Amino acid sequence: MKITFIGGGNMAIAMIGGMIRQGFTAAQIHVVEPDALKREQLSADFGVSCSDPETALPQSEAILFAVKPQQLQAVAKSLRQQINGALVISIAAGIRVETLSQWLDAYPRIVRVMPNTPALVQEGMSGAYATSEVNAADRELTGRMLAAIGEMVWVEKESDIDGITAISGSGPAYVFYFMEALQAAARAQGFGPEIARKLAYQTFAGAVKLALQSEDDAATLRQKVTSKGGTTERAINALETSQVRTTIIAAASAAAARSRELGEESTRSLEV
Ligand SMILES: NC(=O)C1=CN([C@@H]2O[C@H](COP(=O)(O)OP(=O)(O)OC[C@H]3O[C@@H](n4cnc5c(N)ncnc54)[C@H](O)[C@@H]3O)[C@@H](O)[C@H]2O)C=CC1
Ligand SMILES: O=C(O)[C@@H]1CCC=N1
Repeated sequence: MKITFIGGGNMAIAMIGGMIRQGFTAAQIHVVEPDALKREQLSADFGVSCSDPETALPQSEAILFAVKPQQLQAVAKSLRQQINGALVISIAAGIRVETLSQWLDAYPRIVRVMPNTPALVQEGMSGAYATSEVNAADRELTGRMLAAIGEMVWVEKESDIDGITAISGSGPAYVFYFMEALQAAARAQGFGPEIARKLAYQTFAGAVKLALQSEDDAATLRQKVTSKGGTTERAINALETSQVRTTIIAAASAAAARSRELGEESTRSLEV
């Protein structure tokens, strides 16, 4: 079995790294990437074969598009003669199956996936959508690949992928943002960078591990930290006063809206 990645950037690296750690062999993965330095790095890190976009694609069971949404139309059109019956998987934010299908001359076997970068350490969260034209074997291949890099869910409605993009696709960035803020808070308390990092990172790791292993939901776990009249209560009150919870919900909503907008922008090219 061979999977060819079109684009060897951040998300492809995370997926390939996770797949290799989970038992996919380097011989099963090929990457098409125009940047020679990235090609060298991918071969050195994971042993996978790489080629530039001018070279013909190897025969593959699956072709996974991992280029920017704005690049996908040109890249897909340039490769449409070389799909050769492979399952096409796209991870491009916003781009709808129907749009990509048209760029590939009405190609039917397409799965739209939204992964995230913790795939690199096999802790990814992916959502996948397939039309009824995608058969059980293609779903099985997609599921096997995504299960190798973390958890995955299938969604029935393609529009749910915009929501998944807003929560788990972009979500690691929200978490890193909070980690940056907690480190900055530690620095503000007078700790040096190393201790500030350790305090923030281990607090996240510990809280997440506890939440995953606990019967309690997150709100209950939070209440267990929060003593009446104590320190946490003061901090949570400050977060609520600043509407941090509402802001996080609004931020995710903005991300989902951007995903839908990327979809709309790409369909305009079909109208001309
Ligand atoms: N970074 C993330 O956390 C996530 C990204 N995505 C999606 O993954 C896709 C890639 O995103 P990133 O990896 O972050 O971007 P990136 O910019 O790191 O990677 C894109 C790669 O495509 C390459 N490329 C450009 N033209 C090409 C061509 N003609 N043929 C082959 N490769 C070409 C670029 O050199 C670059 O290495 C996007 O569509 C994005 O929406 C989806 C989920 C999460
Ligand atoms: O920011 C983006 O558009 C991509 C999609 C989800 C994460 N990164």
